[in-house]
Amino acid sequence: MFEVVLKHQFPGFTLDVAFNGPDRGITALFGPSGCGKTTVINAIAGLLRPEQGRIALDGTVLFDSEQRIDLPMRARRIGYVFQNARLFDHMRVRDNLLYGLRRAPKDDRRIAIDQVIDLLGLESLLSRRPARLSGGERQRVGVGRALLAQPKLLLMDEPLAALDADRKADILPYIERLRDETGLPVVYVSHAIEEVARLADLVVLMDQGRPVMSGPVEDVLANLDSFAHVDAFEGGAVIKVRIAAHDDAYRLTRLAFSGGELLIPHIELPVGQQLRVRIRARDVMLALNRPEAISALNVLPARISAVKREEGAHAEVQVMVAATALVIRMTRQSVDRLDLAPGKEAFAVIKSVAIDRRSLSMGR
Ligand SMILES: Nc1ncnc2c1ncn2[C@@H]1O[C@H](COP(=O)(O)OP(=O)(O)OP(=O)(O)O)[C@@H](O)[C@H]1O
Repeated sequence: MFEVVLKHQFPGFTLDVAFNGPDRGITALFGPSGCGKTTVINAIAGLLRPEQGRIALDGTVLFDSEQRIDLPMRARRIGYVFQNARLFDHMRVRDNLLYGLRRAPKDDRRIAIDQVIDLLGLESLLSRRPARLSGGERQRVGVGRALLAQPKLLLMDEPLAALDADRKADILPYIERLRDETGLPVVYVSHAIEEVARLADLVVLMDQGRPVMSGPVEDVLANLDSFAHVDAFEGGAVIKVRIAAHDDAYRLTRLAFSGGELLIPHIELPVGQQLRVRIRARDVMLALNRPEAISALNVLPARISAVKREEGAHAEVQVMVAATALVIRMTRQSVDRLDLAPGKEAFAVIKSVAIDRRSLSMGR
């Protein structure tokens, strides 16, 4: 487990955060630009000395302002992956990786170089120089080098921000594998909700230097109050599902979740596979009566659990489909016209084609 309590002031900006993270899995520090995410991980890494606070990892105190403990960066055993991988351009990929390994203590090497090469798909890149790598490949090498230094915690600061959409899509599955296979705790900084929805186990949502909400990713993203702090157009629920069946005639896949089933266009994965699915709030409709002649394949009985009107045109409605929360973005006019309020029964309608490969991620 790790523990972070920080207070720090820059001119015009006050940081005041406290959160804990688990032994394994990804904790996302999520929030708009300038909310203080990078300052938090710089303090964890030892790049910034906070005015007050305490940082502990795995029972070791890295920083404690009262006890005057401030371990130097190297002694903290923390890996840091920056937005742009800072590789040594004169060294081939293999030597960049070995540089990471040489920094690791000899008596504590849990991740072997072959494992890292396999995990990040680096085999074909080993003899290349960084100048001949794509942005996504550079990032994978940077992650590999950080892992080989055998960190007890990995910090990733917007590692995909410099990549275009296709390169992002290429690299996300590697980060999912890292999360599921290394058992390493990761603090992942991002302002992009799609990355957080795919990768995070826990989310600390920050705004103006303070955490405004934290908890499991499903809870935070389905909480209507989170919409005020993120790109509401991309906001929505994340639900955990299992592949129940494939329909070969219509090339569809049936996903089971606690509370129902979801039909989506066919995905090439075996029955039983666990996935998480992001269902954007703008892709869901609400009907008060069960719609019969409608093209959408997913009509889920739901009960309204919360309604939040915004000041402008929009409103968000949270519904429960059995135990699973979904979020629906609609106009404020529709909320009034349908007289939507907590407790009311309704049907959530989701087009199958609104869910594509980018809405799905592997694992927990
Ligand atoms: N060394 C510094 N001196 C003065 N102000 C700073 C310093 N570092 C950061 N700040 C200020 O602190 C605030 C938080 O910055 P920080 O980089 O932590 O935010 P962020 O959430 O990571 O943003 P982004 O996503 O844009 O990187 C900003 O207002 C920034 O201008």
